[in-house]
Parts: sequence; C-alpha cells; structure tokens
Amino acid sequence: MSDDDPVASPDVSPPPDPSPAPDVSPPPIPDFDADAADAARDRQAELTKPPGSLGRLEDLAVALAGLTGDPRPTLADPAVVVAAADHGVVDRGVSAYPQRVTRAMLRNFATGGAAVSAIAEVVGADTLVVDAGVAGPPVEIDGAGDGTADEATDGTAGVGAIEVVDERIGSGTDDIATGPAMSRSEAVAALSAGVRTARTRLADAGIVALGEMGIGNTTIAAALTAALTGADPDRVTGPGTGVDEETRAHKVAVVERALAANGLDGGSGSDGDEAADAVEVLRRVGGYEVGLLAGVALGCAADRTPVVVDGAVSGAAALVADAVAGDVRPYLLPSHSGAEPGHAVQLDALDLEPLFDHDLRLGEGSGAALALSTYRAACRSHDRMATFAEAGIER
Ligand SMILES: Cc1cc2ncn([C@H]3O[C@H](COP(=O)(O)O)[C@@H](O)[C@H]3O)c2cc1C
Ligand SMILES: O=C(O)c1cccnc1
Repeated sequence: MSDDDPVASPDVSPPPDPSPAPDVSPPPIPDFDADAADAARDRQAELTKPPGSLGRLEDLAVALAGLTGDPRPTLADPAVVVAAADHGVVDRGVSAYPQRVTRAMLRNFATGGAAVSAIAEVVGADTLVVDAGVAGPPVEIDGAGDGTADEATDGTAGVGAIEVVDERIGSGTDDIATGPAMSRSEAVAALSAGVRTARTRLADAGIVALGEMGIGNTTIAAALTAALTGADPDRVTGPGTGVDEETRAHKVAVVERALAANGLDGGSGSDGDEAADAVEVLRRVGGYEVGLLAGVALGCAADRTPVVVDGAVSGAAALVADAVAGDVRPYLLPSHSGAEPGHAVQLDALDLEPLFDHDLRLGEGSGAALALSTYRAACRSHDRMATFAEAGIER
C-alpha cells in the first residue's frame, strides 16, 4: 500500500496528540435582545411604505436589531476579514493551482488587486488580511495600508483601509490524508487568535464578512463538513478552483482517506463536551485560516457583531464555530448560495437561507462582502426612512 494512493485504506489509526490538551473557553455570547427586535418591528410598521413591502429587508432589520441590541442598528464601519493559510494536503494534487498562489494572493489582497478588494470598495468596507499560516517565512508586505482616498470620485463608496497582520500559527498544516493537520495547541491557538482579532482589530466593525485564501482549502472544507454534519464526502466535495471530474473523484478519495486516518469516519456522533469535540475535528482535518475564522465568528458574536458567511470554506469555519459554541448561531448570517456542493449542506445544517445566487465559486469573502450592501441597506432604510407622521402622509 503506497502512501501516495489515497484510495488505499489508511494504515494509521487515530493519532494520539503529543501536546497537552489546552482548554478552549469560548467567550460568552449574549442572547438575542427581544425588546430591541420588538421596537424595530414597531418602527417598521410606521415607516412610509405599505406594511411588508420591503420584504426580507424588513425581517433583516428586525433581526439585526435583536442581534446588536440596538432598535435602529447602523452596521457602521463594515469589515471583511481575509484569513490565509496553507495546507499539506495540496501535495496530493487536489487543487488546480500550486501552493505558492496563496502567498502571492496575500500580496494581491494587501495592494487591493483581488476580487474581494474591489467588492469591499464598492460596499465601503475595510479589509483585514490575516496571515494565519502561509507556508514559508512570514510574508513581508510593502504597500499595504490605508486606501488612497476617503471619498472615491467614481460613485463607489470609497476606498477602504487595508491592513495586513501576522497571526501565524505555523508554516502550513500537515497532510490530513495521513494524520492530523495540526496539534491540539495549534487548533486552540487558531481559535484564540480569531477571537482576539475580532475583539481588538475588528472591535469597531458593525458587521464582518468572513473571507479566506488557501490553496487546497476546499478539500479541508469538504472534510470538515463531512465530519461535522455526517454528510457523505462525495456530496460535499466539489471542483474548488476548477479541477476536472476525474480529479474531483480523486479529491473525494482523499477526503475519505483523511476521515478514516483521523478516526472521523464514524458519523457526527459526539460523546463528550461540544467545544472539545469540535476542536478535535479542527485539529485533525482543519486548517489554520479556518480555525482563525471560526474564532473571529465567536469573538464577533461575543461583542454582538453579526458575521456574514461566504462560500464553502467560510461555511466550514461557521460549522466549526457553531460546534464549539452553539450560541453563535444567531450571529451567523447568510450571503450567497455557492457553487461548491458542500455549501448547500452547510447552509442547511446552520439553517441559513441564502440571499442570492450569482454562481460564485471564488471564496476570499467575495459573496459575503457583496451581501454587506443588503444588510446595510436593510438597516439604513429602517433608520433613515420617514414615518407616516413625520412625512405628513395620511394612511
Ligand atoms: C488566483 C486565485 C485566487 C483565489 N481567491 C480565492 N481562491 C480560492 O481558491 C482556493 C481553494 O480552492 P482549491 O481547494 O481548489 O485550491 C482558496 O484559496 C480559495 O479562497 C482563489 C484561488 C486562486 C487560484
Ligand atoms: O465556495 C468557496 O468558498 C470556494 C469555492 C472555490 C474555491 N475556493 C472557495
């Protein structure tokens, strides 16, 4: 049996973790504020429109009032966080692109040249780029910093600030097809770095879009989704950056092997405390950027900041966050319905109804950034519209 043959049954049993098992203590997450939501609902009934005519935007405004605890939420200072890391599993030929693209894209985010940079600009969001563990030495970035202008002249919302930060957990993970991706301490460190990032660097953001970059990470997302939802690997494994059907089938075999090698092929049953189990799944078949994003979701929720889930990789991070602390669930908001097949399974598991479907299959937080405009428009209309009394319109 060759180590390079992902179809051969793995010859490794679930690996003992050599490092001590540090505790995970997710921050307390406040309850939905029903009074703020009720006040928002009352206000909606007074605004100058037929009741219900703004459809889902009305429901979103009411939900966001309950989440933020503010009857007239503004979602000021929106941000996109793009966490980047590398994955040992790329050596198995699961991506259409080489690992070095992760590092190169980090520079592209830093200088505003990525798709998500353009979308963030349109919706007026700042971008926080986090190196969570790109392979090789820390990435030296020149040219990152504030956008060139506060007010754009071309009708866009203005160039947001771009900041690049180092929260490296390691230099790429190990190959999940033969054992755990990382140590227990690294999994805990990734989650903690995310919580810390949310509560410090993203503390002023009214809403946060979750983005990622990491060649090979749709394989990681598929393994996490299968492990956390019990879905069949074939159902949650897609083409990612665009591999052909033959390579996708190989990718399915790699995911199956990873689950078996890590003792995760027995369904999603849990026999212990939820946070500990979730961290174990992250350690075995996760990635540094996924753990960091899960931590960002937990930290944002603790501060009553809603987070917008993007595609299948961001969705895997949302599943991890939800498995670590189920209280995070109301703070996880949908954006698009992604083309990667595991995304629908994730949205279903998290009970999220997508806002739109543009056939996006990019990641980076592109769909989540785009959805910021809908969330902000829902809140802006709720806050800015005149009531019938104010406008002197008789009903
Ligand atoms: C130039 C480029 C820009 C990207 N931006 C996001 N991704 C996306 O593709 C990668 C996952 O797909 P896979 O698992 O097939 O490698 C991630 O980096 C993801 O964010 C990109 C990929 C490429 C090549
Ligand atoms: O849905 C995603 O997040 C996705 C899809 C393809 C490639 N990278 C990410």
